[in-house]
Amino acid sequence: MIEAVNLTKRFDGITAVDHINATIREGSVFGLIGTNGAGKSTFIRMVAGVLRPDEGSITIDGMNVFENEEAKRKFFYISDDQHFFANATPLDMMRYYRIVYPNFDEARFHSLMKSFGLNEKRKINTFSKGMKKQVSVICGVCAGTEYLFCDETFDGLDPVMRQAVKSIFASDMEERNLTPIIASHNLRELEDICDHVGLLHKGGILLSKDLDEMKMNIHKVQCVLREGMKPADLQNFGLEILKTEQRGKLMTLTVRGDLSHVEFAMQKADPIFYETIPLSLEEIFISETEVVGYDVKKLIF
Ligand SMILES: Nc1ncnc2c1ncn2[C@@H]1O[C@H](COP(=O)(O)OP(=O)(O)OP(=O)(O)O)[C@@H](O)[C@H]1O
Repeated sequence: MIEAVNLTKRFDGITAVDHINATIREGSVFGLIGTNGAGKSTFIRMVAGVLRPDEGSITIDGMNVFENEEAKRKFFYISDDQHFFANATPLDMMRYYRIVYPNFDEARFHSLMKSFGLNEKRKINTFSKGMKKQVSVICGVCAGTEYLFCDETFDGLDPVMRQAVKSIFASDMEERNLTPIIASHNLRELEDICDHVGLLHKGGILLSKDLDEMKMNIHKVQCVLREGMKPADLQNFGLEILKTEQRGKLMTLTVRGDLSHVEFAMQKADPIFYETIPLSLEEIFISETEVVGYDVKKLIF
């Protein structure tokens, strides 16, 4: 488990990360989203022990990370601006990581390099941006660590590669309980892979929730109400309405509550027509953050 308590980092008067409290459980995918400059990289760099927090603490499985080799062997960090040794080939990097990470899976490294069509003997500085990302991801998953920190890792990967990387993560999660932590400014990118999402804004966590919990507790209802009935009347049947949109007679309501509760209330209201539709992660975030007074569209899209 990774635990941040009051984690804070300042740079020359800028509070990049502001008293963050977060818990990241093993075996799930934690997505960290937020606009440019929200503090995602600074947070991950503290989790990875690259930066020392100014206040608060960050622990991995109970161990402080900064200058702690034992804690650092528990994760692989793919930074936004990836570092490779000068003139190194993927094979050189693999030989280095094999020493650092005792569980490094060399056979898998060769096999993945081949299936990604990458030449392991070519200098990495001659690779494209996306190819460099692929090398980092391959080294990251082969390192055999419990945690994998990815800072904008999907950026620069083409759609086929993104899918390939997502499925590798999924199989590693199933087979060896890998915990990926993925920072991105793109909510859509994380939708199909994350179990838990933390929304970072101006250095603080605005919202941190399990996706399943979010999805089960919020729904969209499209309906045509009977003559004379208004959406507000539905509240008398126990419906908690977060948002109402109307096009002609068709209403689209965003409502809170579990599905059976919503269905029960709608049946009691007896509209001419209704159907419940699941919300996308984007729509859920818009609704959840509007409730706490933010216009999330300005924050992440
Ligand atoms: N080394 C540094 N020195 C000074 N300021 C810094 C440093 N690193 C980050 N910052 C500042 O901290 C804030 C958060 O930056 P950070 O890189 O963590 O954001 P981010 O959410 O990862 O953004 P992006 O999506 O653009 O990568 C920004 O205001 C940035 O200018």
